Amino acid sequence: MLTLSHICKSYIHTSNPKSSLKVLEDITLEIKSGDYIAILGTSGVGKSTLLHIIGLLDKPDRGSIWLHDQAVDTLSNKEYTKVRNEMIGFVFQDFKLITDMTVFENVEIPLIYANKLNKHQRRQRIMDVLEQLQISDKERVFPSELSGGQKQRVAIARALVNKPKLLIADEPTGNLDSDITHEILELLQRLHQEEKLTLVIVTHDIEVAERANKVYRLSETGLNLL
Ligand SMILES: Nc1ncnc2c1ncn2[C@@H]1O[C@H](COP(=O)(O)OP(=O)(O)OP(=O)(O)O)[C@@H](O)[C@H]1O
Repeated sequence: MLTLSHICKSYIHTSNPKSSLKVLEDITLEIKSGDYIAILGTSGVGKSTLLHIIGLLDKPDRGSIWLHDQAVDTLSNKEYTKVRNEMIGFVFQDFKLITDMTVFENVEIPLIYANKLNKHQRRQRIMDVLEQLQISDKERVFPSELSGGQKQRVAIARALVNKPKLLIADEPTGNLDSDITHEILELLQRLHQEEKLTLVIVTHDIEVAERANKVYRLSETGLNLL
């Protein structure tokens, strides 16, 4: 589905633009359709950087990314954004919900960007996904009135509303207590099994790693399959 080949990424220090911080070096990863991948690693090793590159949110300095058999750097900026919007859903540790929008409006955002469905069709799709995630009763509620687990369900609903093939999650259970973590992981597992959703999750959580079918550790020596 998506292959990263010999990826390198450095950041320029704003305080000293002449020096750079090498974060990823020669990373190769093949994500196959139907995979459930967990990526472990110590804090600051570059997991989020890697996830941003996998999710086409950021570009590597060197190396190539292949989507099926096409190198993504041959895509125009417009095509690149289209592929990302249609193919990939994102979930973050801090949910990233828009506070002055209701649950319904938050979930509607990717559909408005995709610009494929009319208002009536959008409503249908949003209610379907809210029902699937068992939060349809919160349709008109603002994020501040939701529990952490409910916020993450809304974030997952927003990530899924465009029916992506790949769901990328950066510490999705990092802000949740253990019961809610379990509930969210059950939900992701169900989506993986029933909807054939491909999952790539960065985590410190051993329960996530136990559920994945491939576990990688990112360290200074590279990305290694455990
Ligand atoms: N935009 C940026 N500009 C400069 N340095 C950055 C930037 N983003 C990340 N870094 C640095 O790159 C390194 C890797 O960061 P990254 O967030 O990818 O690590 P991580 O493994 O996800 O960490 P954590 O587990 O703590 O979230 C860190 O040293 C971080 O300070």
